[in-house]
Amino acid sequence: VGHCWRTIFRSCHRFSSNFVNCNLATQTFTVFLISNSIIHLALCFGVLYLSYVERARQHRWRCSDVTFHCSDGVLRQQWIQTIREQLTALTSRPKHLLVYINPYGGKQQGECIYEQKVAPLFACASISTDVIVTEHANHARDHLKTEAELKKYDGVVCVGGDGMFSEIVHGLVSRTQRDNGVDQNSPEEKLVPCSLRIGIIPAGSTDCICYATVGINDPVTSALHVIVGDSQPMDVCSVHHNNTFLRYSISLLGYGFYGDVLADSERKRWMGPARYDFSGFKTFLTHHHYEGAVSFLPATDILGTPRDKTRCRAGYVTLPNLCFCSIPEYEVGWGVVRGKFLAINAASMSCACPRSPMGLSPAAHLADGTTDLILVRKCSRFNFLRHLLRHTSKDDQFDMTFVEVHRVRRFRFTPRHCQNDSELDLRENGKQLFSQICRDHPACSCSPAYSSWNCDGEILPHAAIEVGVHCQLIKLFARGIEEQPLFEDLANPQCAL
Ligand SMILES: Nc1ncnc2c1ncn2[C@@H]1O[C@H](COP(=O)(O)OP(=O)(O)OP(=O)(O)O)[C@@H](O)[C@H]1O
Ligand SMILES: CCCCCCCCCCCCC/C=C/[C@@H](O)[C@H](CO)NC(=O)CCCCC
Ligand SMILES: [Ca+2]
Repeated sequence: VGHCWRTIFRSCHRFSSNFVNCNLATQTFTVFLISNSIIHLALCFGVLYLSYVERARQHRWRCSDVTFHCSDGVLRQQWIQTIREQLTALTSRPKHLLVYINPYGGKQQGECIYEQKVAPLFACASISTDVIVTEHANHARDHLKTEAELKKYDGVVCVGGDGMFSEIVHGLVSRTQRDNGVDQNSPEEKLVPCSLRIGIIPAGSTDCICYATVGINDPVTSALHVIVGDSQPMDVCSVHHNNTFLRYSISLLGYGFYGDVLADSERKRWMGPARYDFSGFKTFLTHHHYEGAVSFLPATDILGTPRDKTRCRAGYVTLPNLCFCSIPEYEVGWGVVRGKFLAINAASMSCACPRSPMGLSPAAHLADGTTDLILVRKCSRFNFLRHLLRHTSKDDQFDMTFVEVHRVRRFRFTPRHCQNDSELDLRENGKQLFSQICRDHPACSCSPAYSSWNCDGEILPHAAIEVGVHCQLIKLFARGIEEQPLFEDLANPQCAL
């Protein structure tokens, strides 16, 4: 038992090894240890075939096979029976999944990725699926909200990017609230957590939710996390304007820089994932700032700050009842910051992705009921570039005089030219007016009055918003980023799943 499952698999290719000679209790215990990594078991002409999960480099998981031979029929039956019993006891594993594929996400490879890499693994693990290839935007959201027979399933899987995941979250959260009589339009309402877990097979442009919960955007790895039945709770922010629900956010709410990048990049979807690099560079050159007031309720009763050197890793747990999930009746303790901002970002999780491997807020937690509010005040282009480049390195992006960061439970933003009901008209007129002025004075450095909010890659229609964090509202088929073992250590006992 002092070996890990991988070593046992390797050393037990014949049942006559020392391991098989030890008593049945020890065998059972060892099979218990290794069973979580087994995804398939087959017996053919006395030969036992096992498929199991193996760790590889950079948080990747892979499926491997091993064959056992045993001439002793009684011993063979004991093995098979024990493994089957252990697999049956793993009740967290899904048996029936609802799968949505976005054929147009990222490089438009969603269907191909699912058919070639994921479906064979689900079949191998005896998971049955109902697959829907979406026909239009919000198809998955609306199907989940109104039609899907959710009782039939143990989870929902989406094949796509952050936008597709966001559709699934909106569908599931809205359905759960409706089924429980909760009004989403009230910012004070405590939302009911969703019972179905969500799996993400990455096939998008940023894949930040997948990257920050698994450590890599790799379809096979994500499929294996679904198969072994992992569970990772996650916070969800609700966004309201004038007591009207707008959207949920799981990763980034960004006004100013990230809002402008998104608004520009949406017109260039034909460029695929490269649209973000193009629009990012263009937006950096325009260097617009936006005036307004940010008020926020700091999270005072927590361990940790956004400037910590520690990272959110697998196994980090916050009890949901320690989080204040609904708005307090009185607003003692709110802070306010007024000024001109290049960017206002709220990162409810690290937002790590291939473009920014540490993320916008490297120390943010997935499920602690808080969001990291990052305020980047107006500064020179050179300083802003220094700040942005730190998103791509290990240097502290908050260690700059024009950047401040607060870990908060709620916040509000009010643009300087306060909005009213005709805000949208004003914004449109304002944009036209400013673009006219800027065309007339190409050298002028004026900024438009409003930016847009980038809400997980979707543009919000209002600039004035109110945001609250709902602790652990959803669960993913993931386990958080695991500490990276050295490759040569992968066969050690702590590497057992
Ligand atoms: N069949 C479809 N046709 C057109 N749009 C769709 C379809 N299905 C889903 N969508 C929409 O496509 C948008 C983008 O999808 P997705 O998130 O999968 O890819 P992405 O934007 O390239 O990646 P990322 O969000 O990671 O940057 C989503 O907002 C989703 O609502
Ligand atoms: C001038 C050089 C600047 C270099 C700076 C690079 C910094 C990259 C940080 C990327 C952070 C992504 C946060 C995730 C946001 C997602 O919810 C969203 C939907 O997928 N993606 C974007 O909005 C896409 C946002 C892409 C922005 C580039
Ligand atoms: Ca969080």
